[in-house]
Amino acid sequence: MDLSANEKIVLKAIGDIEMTALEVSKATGLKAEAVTHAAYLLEEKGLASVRDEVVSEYVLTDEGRKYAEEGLPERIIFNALPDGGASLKELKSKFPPSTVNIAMGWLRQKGWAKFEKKDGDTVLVPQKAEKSPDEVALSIIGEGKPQESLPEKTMKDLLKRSIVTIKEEKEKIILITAAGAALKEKGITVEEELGQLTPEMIASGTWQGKSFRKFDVSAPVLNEYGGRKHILRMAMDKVKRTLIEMGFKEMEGPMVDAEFYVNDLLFMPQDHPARTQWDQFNLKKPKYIRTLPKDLVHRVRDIHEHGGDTGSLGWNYAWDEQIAKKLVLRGHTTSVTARYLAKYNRPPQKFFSVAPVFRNDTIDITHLLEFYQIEGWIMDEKLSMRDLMGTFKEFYSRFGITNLRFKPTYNPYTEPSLEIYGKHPRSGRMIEVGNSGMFRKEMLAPYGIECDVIAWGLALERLLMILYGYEDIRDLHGPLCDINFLRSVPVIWQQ
Ligand SMILES: N[C@@H](Cc1ccccc1)C(=O)O
Repeated sequence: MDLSANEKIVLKAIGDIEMTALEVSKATGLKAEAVTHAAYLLEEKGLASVRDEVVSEYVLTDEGRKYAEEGLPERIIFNALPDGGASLKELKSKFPPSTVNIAMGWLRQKGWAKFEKKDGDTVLVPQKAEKSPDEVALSIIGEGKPQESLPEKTMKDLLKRSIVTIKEEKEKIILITAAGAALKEKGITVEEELGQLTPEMIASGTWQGKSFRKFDVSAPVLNEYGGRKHILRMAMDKVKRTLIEMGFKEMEGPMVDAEFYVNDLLFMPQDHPARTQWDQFNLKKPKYIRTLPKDLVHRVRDIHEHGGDTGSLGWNYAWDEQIAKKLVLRGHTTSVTARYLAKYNRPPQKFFSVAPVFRNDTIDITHLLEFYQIEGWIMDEKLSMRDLMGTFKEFYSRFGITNLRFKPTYNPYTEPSLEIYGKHPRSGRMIEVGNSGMFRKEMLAPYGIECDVIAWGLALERLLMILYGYEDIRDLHGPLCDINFLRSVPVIWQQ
């Protein structure tokens, strides 16, 4: 029978007494995986049998490890008792209350101390305290000695005290068969097998006459995972490339920004519900931005208070610059748009960003406190809602999404406004993927912009959800992402 060197080594090591793969590994010096692999090959040939068994053993908890080193609390307190005893008060001044409290019950139960009442306090008088069974058990487990002799009652107490837990592990149990034993009886010689053929061996010819280890290329091996891009990052790259292909330029802006850019420039009144702590995250330190551009501040105040010279009535209240200076985690990247409009205020312009935004939302399958927004805007002499819808159609079609729906909505800074919906492939539900509109004249006037600007904010995670059928945003973003999913997600887009 043709056996590999490892099979021979394992066969020589096993016998009538069951051995675990780990024990065989220790006895032979082979790695545990190599032992298991060889044992299965022997099993196929009828020379050995392999079965799984759950083996349980006691292990120390963190607390147990501490006690194994320093002694049980009752031992620590006992050792500290002078012959004449010590009062609880004294003990509590020397030891952490938890140590004293735990020790009390056990000192009494083990009979290591007598409790006497004296002057309204309890005095602990030491008695005899030989090494108790739980202390013996603790050192046996701590030193990794065989556990067969551990008494059941003691272990129950230690489990109850959370000093030990039971660890269960699957083990491979390997046993020789009659055929295996017969073969072993005849004698097995393990010749040296070479694992590698080197250039030197070929050059010198020393490979001749040597035997080489056979490789089973279909044998299961451990998976090795290298670093790779997160699915969100891959999707972000693809979105950026798509928008660049569509003629947009990328904008960049701060994640922490003044409310002026996040809200005021967007014609959001200062008492708007979205501007409360229930929706946005305020910064504690620093609380305010140092300066705002004076001319813009002046014009925004005018617009908010009475509409400036736009013909609008404005919001009709006293605008407060201090509120506008408050720093927040941006709730949308329209703050970046607000910054860019100041500089790029003559048509034509096309800009985008794909960046994180933060909202004090309630977390559920479609909401997180943080997500990536695909922001964009187009400025031109004459634009309409058709241009807006056409842009979405074009953008999403590049991802194979063609079943978009639009719904009128309201934003303080756009009129008309549109919500965009896409169909979730699994649930069939239409889920909102973004919000958009044409910027109002009240928003554009402070910049001196007189032409049209269409703009939008889309959610990157929602795009992925309808693209691939993910049902929970937490599968894609954040600490609940399954590491195995992240490792195995196909590379979606080549660079
Ligand atoms: N800021 C909006 C999206 C939007 C951007 C620009 C115009 C209109 C809407 C949001 O976060 O939902």
